[in-house]
Amino acid sequence: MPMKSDLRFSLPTPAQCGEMDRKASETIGISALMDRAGWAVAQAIRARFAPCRVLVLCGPGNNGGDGYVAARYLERAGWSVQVAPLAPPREGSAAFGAAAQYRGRITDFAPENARRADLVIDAVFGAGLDRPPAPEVVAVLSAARTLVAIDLPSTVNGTTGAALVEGPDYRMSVTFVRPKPGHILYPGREICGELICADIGMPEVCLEAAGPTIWLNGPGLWHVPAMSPEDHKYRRGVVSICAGQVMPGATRLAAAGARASGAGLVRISAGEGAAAYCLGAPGLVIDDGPLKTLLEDERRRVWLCGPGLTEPEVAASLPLLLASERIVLADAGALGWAGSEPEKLRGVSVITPHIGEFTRLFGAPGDDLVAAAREAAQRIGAVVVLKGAVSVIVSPDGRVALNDHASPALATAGSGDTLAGVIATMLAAGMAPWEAACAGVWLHGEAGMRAGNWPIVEALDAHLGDARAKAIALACEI
Ligand SMILES: NC(=O)C1=CN([C@@H]2O[C@H](COP(=O)(O)OP(=O)(O)OC[C@H]3O[C@@H](n4cnc5c(N)ncnc54)[C@H](O)[C@@H]3O)[C@@H](O)[C@H]2O)[C@H](O)CC1
Ligand SMILES: [K+]
Repeated sequence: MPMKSDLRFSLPTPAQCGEMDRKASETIGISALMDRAGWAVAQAIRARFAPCRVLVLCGPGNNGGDGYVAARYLERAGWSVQVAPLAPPREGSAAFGAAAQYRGRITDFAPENARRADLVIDAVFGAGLDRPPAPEVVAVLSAARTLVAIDLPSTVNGTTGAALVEGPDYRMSVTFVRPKPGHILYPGREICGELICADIGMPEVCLEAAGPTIWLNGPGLWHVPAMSPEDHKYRRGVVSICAGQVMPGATRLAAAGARASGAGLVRISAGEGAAAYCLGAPGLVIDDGPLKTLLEDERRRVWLCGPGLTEPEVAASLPLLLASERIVLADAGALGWAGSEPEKLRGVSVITPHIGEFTRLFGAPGDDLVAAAREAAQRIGAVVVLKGAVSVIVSPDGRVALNDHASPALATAGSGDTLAGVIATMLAAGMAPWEAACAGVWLHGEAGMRAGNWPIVEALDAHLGDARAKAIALACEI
């Protein structure tokens, strides 16, 4: 499990935020937090907009309470402010207190008022959103010229990032303590606009009590081994790759990715197809012997099976690897071989499907990628890396990392083969499967960001070493 120090990477769900708030009400008190939250919203707005006519749309819960506070601070700063309540806060609640402290202008919750304002603040629903907002609410939000959300847009599910209804895009969202998964996952990420996360002094024990299980991927959440004077190739780790005869390119890309990210030795198990690989990179070792014999070498613990393999080639290799209890990363052809029977993959350590491969294996994931990937990981007892613009990396024990450290530059053929090679190197370096997968995805993303405009997939390799060095340096700083 990530440790207490990893709370800085946590992405608490709205339900966990409820738990956090309950814990906070026993210590610091919700009113104090609400005051800081509303103040942070007012500050973020003052830093980005010139004084203008603001309308604050306030719902009945604490999100609305934050809105009343923001209205009060903006008015105090000399801005022209009106509040439009959707419904009054419950008597005695912190939001009720915040509403009472706001003594400025009140107007109707109506589209024409939103249209007249220069800036509309959405404090209708936040973490408490539990069903699609009514069409009247969406009509008022949609009438705004410029929208800022407090915590979350009132149309976005904070757990999944799904849009509960079709609604407007926001210029900015100001959240508190930590971002929520819905701020990171699409389409929520896009709807939110610029994301600001304000520190409102939430005691760490409250965040800990919330028990987050979703993390933002980054160095510090995991540690990649650094170079050491005692290194030798077996200590750095051996990556073995099952190669096919039909599509050698995929295998070669995976091998290059594994080498460029720091594997001590990469060997290609090519059988009768060895000739196709022998004239490739000179640093590669090509084996033409039978897999069964190669598996007698105990130093060859980590195997990559799938890139460039046909289904018969997978059938001839994967069951043998599993029977010999190797650490196996299954990708591409290996996922196709399993078809719609993912149990055939039981025993592998990591699978790396894109959404199409995931759907063939487990069925369509629907709106909740995290829940679908969690179920899949539990079903086969392996780490699932669901690849996408935001990749979801799930351990069978329920830990989830969301990776937004990536670039559209990675959306090119062969990029997945490179990624598989990088993750295999992390496994060969001795990292546990979830950590290895998280690290591999981050390094691959970093290489994509460094590779400039429209890189070909081979260009990623030149940046993987620097990406690894950066991950090591960042993890030390944290
Ligand atoms: N976590 C923090 O650091 C702090 C967060 N704060 C803010 O508190 C809100 C969450 O407040 P909560 O009262 O739990 O929920 P909401 O205000 O989002 O709404 C609850 C209210 O609305 C009803 N409801 C939900 N969905 C709908 C709908 N579609 N239609 C009608 N009614 C709906 C629901 O039943 C409740 O009655 C968080 O977002 C932050 O902004 C605090 O300020 C303290 C610190
Ligand atoms: K909101």
